This record gives sequence, C-alpha cells and structure tokens, in this order.
Amino acid sequence: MSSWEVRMSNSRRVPYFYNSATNQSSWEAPSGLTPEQIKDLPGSEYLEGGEKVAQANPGQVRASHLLVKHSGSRRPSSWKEQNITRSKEEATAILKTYAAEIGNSATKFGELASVHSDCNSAKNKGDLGFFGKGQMQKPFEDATFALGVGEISGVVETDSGVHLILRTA
Ligand SMILES: O=C(O)CN(Cc1ccccc1)C(=O)c1nc(-c2ccccc2)[nH]c1C(=O)O
Repeated sequence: MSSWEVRMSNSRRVPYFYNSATNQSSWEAPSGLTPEQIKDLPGSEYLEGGEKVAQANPGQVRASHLLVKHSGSRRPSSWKEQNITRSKEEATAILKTYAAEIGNSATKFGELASVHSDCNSAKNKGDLGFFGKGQMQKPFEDATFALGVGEISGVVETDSGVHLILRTA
C-alpha cells in the first residue's frame, strides 16, 4: 500500500502529493502511480477541483527565476523599467543582495521574484513551468539541470541578463 496522499498547499491553493512514509512532497503525481491509483488516494477529492496537477515528462525540469537586466541585455527593457541602463556589474551586485535575502527559502524567492524580476514570469512568482533540454538559453539550461530540486543557483549570466534560479521539480 503506497503511503501517498493528496494535500492542498496553503501558499498556492494547489493540490500536491505527500508521502507520509518518506515525508516526500511533490507538485506532480508520483510517476509510479496509474491514474486509477491516483483517484483512489486519500485526499484525491482535492484533484477534482479542476486544478491541473503539473506532470513532469521524463527529462523535464521545472524552475523559477529572478532576472535582473542591464544595459548589455539583448532587450534592456521590462515590465518594470522602460529603458534599463544599469551596468552588468551593478545588476550582479543587486542580484547578490536578493540572494542574501532569499537564503534557501522558496517562499522568499517567489516574493522577491514577483517584485524585482525583469522577466514577465514575475507575475507568476518567477515560475517558468516545465522545460526540457534545448528550450532555454544554454547557460540557463545547464545551471538549472545542475541543481537539485529545491536548490537555488548562484548568479547565472545569459543574453537576457543575470539570473537566480530555483529548481522546483
Ligand atoms: O532576450 C531577448 O531578446 C528578450 N527576452 C526574451 C523574452 C522576451 C519576452 C518573453 C520571453 C523571453 C528577454 O529579455 C527575456 N528573457 C527571459 C528569460 C530568460 C531566461 C529564462 C527565462 C526567461 N525573460 C525575458 C523577458 O523580457 O521577460
């Protein structure tokens, strides 16, 4: 008998899977369970709420990021600032102050990304959803795939600017 159950997360009002034997939790359904088995889990009524339970395809990861653009960004403009003139060095220093405030808190990460990220994903606490190899700029992809789930990167540079990345699945 698997010890999996479905719970509703308070912060995001989204159902998640919790294993009471291993104390694991996961946004997406454990890969070993069939749809029928999922429907029989304790708490499966949370899934009926129509909330799409995120499913990871094999080889995919999920991440959130906090982007600080600078004058050398390919598009030095964002929802926050029409014309971004800060230097790459300034952007990096700013990002490091955010990293210090975030520590290893996923909650703080989402809060700061919502306010400070120059990416449109700021509207979703920095969440980019699932992606596989070949979809993101290479430095971003390499950094994300090198992280464990729940880990936060150091400063990552792409053509878009400088990033902090939190891998979430
Ligand atoms: O690089 C460019 O020429 C313009 N971009 C690319 C872009 C622009 C709009 C939406 C998505 C991506 C960005 O600067 C950008 N890159 C990102 C990005 C980069 C790496 C991972 C995820 C997002 N977000 C943005 C954004 O404005 O919102």
